[in-house]
Amino acid sequence: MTPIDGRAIARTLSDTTAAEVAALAEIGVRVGLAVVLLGSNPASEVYVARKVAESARVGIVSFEHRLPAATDEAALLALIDALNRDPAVHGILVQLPLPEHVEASRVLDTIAPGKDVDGFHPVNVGRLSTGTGGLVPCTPLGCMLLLDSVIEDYRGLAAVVIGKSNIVGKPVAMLLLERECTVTVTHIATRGLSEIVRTADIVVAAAGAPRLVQGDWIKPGAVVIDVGITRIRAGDGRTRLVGDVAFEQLGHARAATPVPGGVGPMTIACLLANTVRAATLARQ
Ligand SMILES: Nc1nc2c(c(=O)[nH]1)N[C@@H](CN(C=O)c1ccc(C(=O)N[C@@H](CCC(=O)O)C(=O)O)cc1)CN2
Repeated sequence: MTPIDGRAIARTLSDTTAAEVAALAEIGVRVGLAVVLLGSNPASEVYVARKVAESARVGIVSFEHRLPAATDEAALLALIDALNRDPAVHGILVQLPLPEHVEASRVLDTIAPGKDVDGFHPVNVGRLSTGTGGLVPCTPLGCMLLLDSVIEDYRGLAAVVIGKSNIVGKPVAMLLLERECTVTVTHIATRGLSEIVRTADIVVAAAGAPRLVQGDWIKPGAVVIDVGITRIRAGDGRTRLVGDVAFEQLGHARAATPVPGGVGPMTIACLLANTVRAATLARQ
């Protein structure tokens, strides 16, 4: 089995993004990304800090908006409205999850579709499902770039997606369908899940269920993408990250992503690539 190195592929993508940012700067466009964080969820703090640091590394200007957890929805919507109208901002990202008193769908629906670098706005969701362009959510886009590193011809391959979230499961299913895979979307309540997964040439596990997928669920020669990232407490009292797949049992697979170091790093690299794409589309 070949491990798919998400860190290396993300680095290559970010290098390409940096070159595109530099080319836009040559013609007077300074690519800008607004990053909005409500509250102090420790994981969100880490991801936002990495998004800001990676933006700087590729030359994207970031505008950080850190708001108290108690910020009311109206104030957040007013900020997004201002960012929608700000010509220096090409992409807007609202870090999820949001505190419970804020209706996430209302917030995401307020972001201008052309600046929606997370690809969560209904217009971009609709464009993805009709194959008519738009900005594609970062983690699903990252999954496809990882698959592209090992698969040339997708036509007719059986793909099984585990997980039906709006952020990963549904969009990745659309992207696989676009490549003419035969796609089955399953989830934690699917009956006979292991038998269905055993039919797959491509498995995308995005259920958020640590080590759900065992080695004997995987057909020999299949490619496995593990989107799950759960922090668990190990026997020694320390914490570690585990995926949805028992990676060490995948000797008979063709290729698979580890956790950490697989899909995760692609999410931020794709965010930066989407921001450049938004800046480019805004000029057309
Ligand atoms: N607005 C958004 N919110 C959230 C998204 C998103 O795409 N848009 N995704 C996740 C969190 N996320 C980015 O925001 C993210 C998750 C994981 C990683 C990553 O690189 N993981 C590493 C391990 C990192 C660690 O050590 O903790 C890996 O898998 O190797 C990057 C970004 C939810 N919110």
